[in-house]
Amino acid sequence: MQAVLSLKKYLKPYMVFAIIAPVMMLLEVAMDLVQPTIMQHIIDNGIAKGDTAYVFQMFGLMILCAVIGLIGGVGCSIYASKTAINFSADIRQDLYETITYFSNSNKDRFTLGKLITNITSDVEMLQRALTMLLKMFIRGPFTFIGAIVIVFLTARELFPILLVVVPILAFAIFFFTRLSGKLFLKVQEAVDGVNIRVQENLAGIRVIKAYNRKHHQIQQFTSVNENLMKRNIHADQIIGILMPLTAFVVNMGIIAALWMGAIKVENSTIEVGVILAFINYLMMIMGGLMGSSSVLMQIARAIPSAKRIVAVLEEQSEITNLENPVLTPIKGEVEFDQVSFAYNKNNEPVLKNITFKAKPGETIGIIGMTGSGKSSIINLIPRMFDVDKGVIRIDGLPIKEYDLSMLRGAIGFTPQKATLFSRTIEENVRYGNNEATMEEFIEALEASCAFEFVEKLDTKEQYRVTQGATNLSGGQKQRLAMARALIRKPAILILDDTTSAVDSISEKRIQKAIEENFRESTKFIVSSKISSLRHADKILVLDDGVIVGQGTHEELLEKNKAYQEIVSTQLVRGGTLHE
Ligand SMILES: Nc1ncnc2c1ncn2[C@@H]1O[C@H](COP(=O)(O)OP(=O)(O)OP(=O)(O)O)[C@@H](O)[C@H]1O
Repeated sequence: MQAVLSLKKYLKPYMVFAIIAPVMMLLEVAMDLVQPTIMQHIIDNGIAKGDTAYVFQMFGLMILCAVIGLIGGVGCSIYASKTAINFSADIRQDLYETITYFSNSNKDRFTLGKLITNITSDVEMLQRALTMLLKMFIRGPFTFIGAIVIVFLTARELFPILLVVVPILAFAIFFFTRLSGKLFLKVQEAVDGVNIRVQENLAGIRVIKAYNRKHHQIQQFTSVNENLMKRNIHADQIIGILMPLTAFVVNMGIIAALWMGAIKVENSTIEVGVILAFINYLMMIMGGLMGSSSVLMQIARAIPSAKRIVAVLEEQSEITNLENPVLTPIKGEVEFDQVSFAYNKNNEPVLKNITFKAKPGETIGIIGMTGSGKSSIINLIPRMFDVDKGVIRIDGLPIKEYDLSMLRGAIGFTPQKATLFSRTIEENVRYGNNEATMEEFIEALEASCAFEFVEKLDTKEQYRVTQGATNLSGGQKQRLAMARALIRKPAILILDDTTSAVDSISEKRIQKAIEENFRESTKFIVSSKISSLRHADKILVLDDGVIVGQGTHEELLEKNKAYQEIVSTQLVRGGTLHE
């Protein structure tokens, strides 16, 4: 419940709507309640006494009540929807913004599938609960209480029937509501399972096809889908039992009313209209109880969603700015001083005592076995993660002291997996620098050897990249991702194995273009190929998270065993390096 209450601030801007909706509903309920009594008067004072004028007069009154009730009902629906739609849109927006600021560890903790469920179906669930609440929290209890009071005042002879019927109805509805609340919680968990499976399968569709695992994936989906179906059926069955049960109890009440009523009409202690009005009120009591129970049920279903939403909204990004961050422009001197880092703080660090220095304009190559920690080192520079021990300095200042946007703005980062968005090529490249001129845009394409293939596309730079960039080759993706980093003209350029899918001739041209155009940038180049790094000013040789050698290609070749071993594996016949 705490979770639900902490979301009330999202309701504040729409408080006026949220008040108007139930007030309008009150109007509808009042009109509904008064109508059986009018009907009773039409029967007993009009029809029974042959007073046609009275009948028409009351009939007019009844129509007026119905129209006012209709206005109340429609008004309530409009304002309840307005409140709930705006409320949920604001939560969705905040969730999206919160997730955007998440650090990588925050994202890893929540998982992508759950975050998507959060932003879609959890918010939807809250929206439905709020709409229902605004419509029904007045309607249910007021109809229920109002009908009981009116029966007490106008048909006291039949009131004992209510004393029997109402507790039975209330108990049955309360019992089934509680039960179905629990069952719907299980339905929600099953929806999670389906969402996660769909998301994972669609993202990995190519691997699934390549490994011919379609059948296996379909089986897995069938299993989560069947689980959802069974839980849905189970929850619906409970509602299915409730309806006939309450109808049975109400029908018993009606029979009792007709029976007792008939005797009393014979004794002239009651009139026919009173019996008919009583039957109407009995139906209203059942409707009121059912309405209240469906609000409770919807709230019970929304509480787990609210909890999950609040957990995301309250998650603090682990990587934040200091109170007065440094805004001095970055020149590009990077120093790692005894840096250690672990992704999982209970496990062994993946980087241990990393120490090196890069001067502005230098090229630093990083080489090592798979999993030795190369990407981890460069991920620490734009603060994708924060170090556990030691310090990273840029231009002599710890990176934590810099304004985060400014720090990242000074870095051109191309991660190992080239990620492009479903936009045009130009928009994708300009993502690195929206202010770049057309000349700078072309320069970046040329430096990354992307220009030649973009020129050949029918719509050139306006070519639309599909979701997941499936309409580009691996090498083309890498070139565009590099162009996006280069267009920034960054003080620090980081290329994480970005030429693995690029042919060796293009790779050499890229290296040359970067050397010529980015003389002042400090360049970090991660690669498993010596040929990509041999001209670097300094090469760091990593082994299991430790720097086991650093120096130029020649220095390392002369005295570093680990480097010599890597070189020997990449020599082709004749003693030259494999390009
Ligand atoms: N997000 C993460 N969460 C937990 N562990 C991680 C994460 N990323 C990497 N690791 C682990 O950290 C270690 C170093 O990984 P890293 O990606 O830095 O290696 P690498 O040298 O770049 O490897 P490769 O050449 O295969 O890209 C590995 O053992 C890896 O399993």
